[in-house]
Amino acid sequence: MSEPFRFQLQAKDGAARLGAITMPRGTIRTPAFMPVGTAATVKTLTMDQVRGTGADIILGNTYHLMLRPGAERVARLGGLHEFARWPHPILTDSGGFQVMSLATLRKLDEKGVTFRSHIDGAKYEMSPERSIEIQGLLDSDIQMQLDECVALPAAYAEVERAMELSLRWAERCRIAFGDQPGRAMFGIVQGGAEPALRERSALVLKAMDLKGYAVGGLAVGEPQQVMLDMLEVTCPLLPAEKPRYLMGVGTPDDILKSVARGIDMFDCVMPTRAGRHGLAFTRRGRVNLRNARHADDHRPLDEESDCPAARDYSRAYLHHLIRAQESLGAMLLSWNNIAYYQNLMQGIRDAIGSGTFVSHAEKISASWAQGDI
Ligand SMILES: Nc1nc2c(CCNCC3CCCCC3)c3[nH]c(NCCc4ccccc4)nc3cc2c(=O)[nH]1
Repeated sequence: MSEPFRFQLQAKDGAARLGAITMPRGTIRTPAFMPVGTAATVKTLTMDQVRGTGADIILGNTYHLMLRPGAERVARLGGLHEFARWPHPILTDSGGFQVMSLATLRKLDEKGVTFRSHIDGAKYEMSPERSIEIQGLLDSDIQMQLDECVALPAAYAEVERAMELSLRWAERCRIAFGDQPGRAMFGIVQGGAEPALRERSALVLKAMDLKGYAVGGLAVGEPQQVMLDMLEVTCPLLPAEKPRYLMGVGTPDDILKSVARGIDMFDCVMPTRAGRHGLAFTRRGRVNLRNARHADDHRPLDEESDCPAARDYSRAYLHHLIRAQESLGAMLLSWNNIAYYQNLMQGIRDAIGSGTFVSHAEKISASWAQGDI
């Protein structure tokens, strides 16, 4: 087999990049949006629906799966791809970010994070080594280092401490991961909104010669412009021939502006979470289907969409389902939203390939601002 993990840069348009990551389980076209699977499911959708929207890769959820059903059990059942019936690439986060946002009684020190499960209060310890072990048990194709992400705004000293700890953990994860052909481990650049700390984090991680690099520590409460400024500092310092993954981002507008600054991969709970709450993303902006103004609107969300959820159901019906709290409503809107995000990415990839990304981004943004949708 040719190199088991290969990132090919196919075109550039300014700092925007068109590429493809080839792995044994399939090829990931970049820029890519990775739907978030929580407990081995992209909530309310079947994997056939997810695949049908054009997704090449999904996120697995280390934190949730290690608590329930347990990483060793998933391994005994053949790994996450077999368990969830998703035979294509899966990326797993290390779990640290979720521990800090979901677990109770959590403690973080040089060794790692210790916490109590938000499900049954059981005590867990997650070291960098254990996080890599868990991701391996899940049979994850792209594994993330354990890191510490600091909410912003934060004091320089606090951001520096977390960034240096994350670098030490990156080295421990690199050693624990070892050499696993066909799999990859990505480092995560930290450094908050401090250019000097971003620079140090990026350069030390670059020297580790990892397969790919995430930009972490963003989309944690800072204004969009601060996030974009940190991308302009960080991306040029990362190896051009390796993929760049902006963690937890974001809205369609965040994605356009981050692709323009050199990001290749995204993940966000937004499309599925918003869908479950009745919010639909469309080419003409967002539609809140909880709103009574849709009660008699027989139009579909987007008659030109290739997604049945967008094309075949009236807004009146979707409004009814959401108001009646029918699970079909959550499913149809999650489906619409994931399809919208995948169509957004396909349009971005086509535009970079034809050197028209800037005008494409302007056209897309302008259509969101259209009048009554
Ligand atoms: N290691 C690590 N993960 C981060 C994540 C989690 C990415 N998604 C994981 C995924 C795994 C499967 C389950 C779901 C999560 C972030 N998410 C955000 N913002 C989200 C901002 C946001 C956006 C919309 C709604 C809520 C929150 N910033 C992030 C920074 C980091 C980071 O530095 N290190």
